[in-house]
Amino acid sequence: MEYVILAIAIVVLAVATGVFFLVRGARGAAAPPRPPEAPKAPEAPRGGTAVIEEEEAVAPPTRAPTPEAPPAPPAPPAIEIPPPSAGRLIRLRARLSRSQNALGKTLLILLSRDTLDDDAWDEIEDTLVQADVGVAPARQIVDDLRTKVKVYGTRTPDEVRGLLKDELLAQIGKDWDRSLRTRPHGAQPAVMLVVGVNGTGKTTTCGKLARVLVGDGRTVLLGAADTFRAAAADQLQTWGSRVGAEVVRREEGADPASVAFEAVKKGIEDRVDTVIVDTAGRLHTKTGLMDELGKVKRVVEKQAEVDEVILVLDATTGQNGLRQARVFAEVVNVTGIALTKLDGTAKGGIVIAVQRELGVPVKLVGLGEGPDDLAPFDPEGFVDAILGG
Ligand SMILES: Nc1nc2c(ncn2[C@@H]2O[C@H](COP(=O)(O)OP(=O)(O)OP(=O)(O)O)[C@@H](O)[C@H]2O)c(=O)[nH]1
Repeated sequence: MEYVILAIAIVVLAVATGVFFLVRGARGAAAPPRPPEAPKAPEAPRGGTAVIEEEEAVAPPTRAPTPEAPPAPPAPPAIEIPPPSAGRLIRLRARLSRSQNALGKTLLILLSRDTLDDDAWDEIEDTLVQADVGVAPARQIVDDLRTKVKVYGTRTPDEVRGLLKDELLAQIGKDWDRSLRTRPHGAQPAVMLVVGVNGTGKTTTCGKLARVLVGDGRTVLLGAADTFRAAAADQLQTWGSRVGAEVVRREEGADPASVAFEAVKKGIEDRVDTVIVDTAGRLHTKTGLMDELGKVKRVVEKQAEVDEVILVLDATTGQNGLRQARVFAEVVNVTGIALTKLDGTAKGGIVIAVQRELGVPVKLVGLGEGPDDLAPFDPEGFVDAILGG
């Protein structure tokens, strides 16, 4: 009996011991020893998003703070490829028609009258003079038309249009060489000086001209020799950077001749096709202008021939513009005229007057403020736009 009691006691003790260890083991698996306390996460910056804060809280203690990525460099401006110059006047014809239509219509109506008496011819002459054709050319046109009308006798609308077209073309001149010399010769670039009074659209024309040439496949360098106005150089820089043409410029007030010299020198070194030099056009005194432009030209000619001197004239300024043109022509040997703002005037007759005045052809016409609103001048397209045909 004693053995039985002892055996039961041993079994009870064994069971109790087993239960004790079992319970302890289960507790240990549920709660492992605590790891050493992690250092406090750095405070999130003010305004940081919740996502950033959460990420920082779970970050391993040894992780170094991520350095801020440097800002990406600004993307270089895309280089534009302007359209070629061929056919531009035709494309911009609507602008010309809009501004010059009144002239063409009035002349056609007057010439189509049943009877063309002296009063009618006077009216035709007045219309031409008002369109800035100039007094002498207007008289010449009327005299020629009078003779032809007498010879023809009858006048159908087509005949009238044909007569007027022939006469205007004869006055504008179909045989002038209106091409621009922009091709390099030998190891030298073609050099163009752009001259004219400030405000006529000179700097804009340099920029547009660079686009015309780039559109025609040439490489161009611009010289900002209008150092009188810092904004002119900035303007030129903007035009140049759009088509990938480098600009040589100096500080405001620098010697224009030295800027022109540097521009041509760089043009030779870089082997560009054409260097376009924008010049200052202050007309305070003729001597001052002569000194400045004369010096620019002389200095450029130490390195390269000047192929073109383009005079920029604002078509809306009429007789005043012609007076300015005369002064420039006396100072430099102008080889071509760029007539700007023809889109803003009904006085297209200035083409005839200015060519007659200077004995130099209009080579370019400005027909708007858009970057590609400069066109090589084409007499036939111009007259067709005037007459609406
Ligand atoms: N409507 C029209 N505006 C033009 C034309 N050509 C130039 N302009 C405008 O005429 C204004 C004067 O042009 P600029 O090129 O700054 O004149 P600028 O002669 O160079 O004057 P400076 O820079 O002071 O020498 C600008 O607002 C041009 O956009 C054109 O053919 N048609």
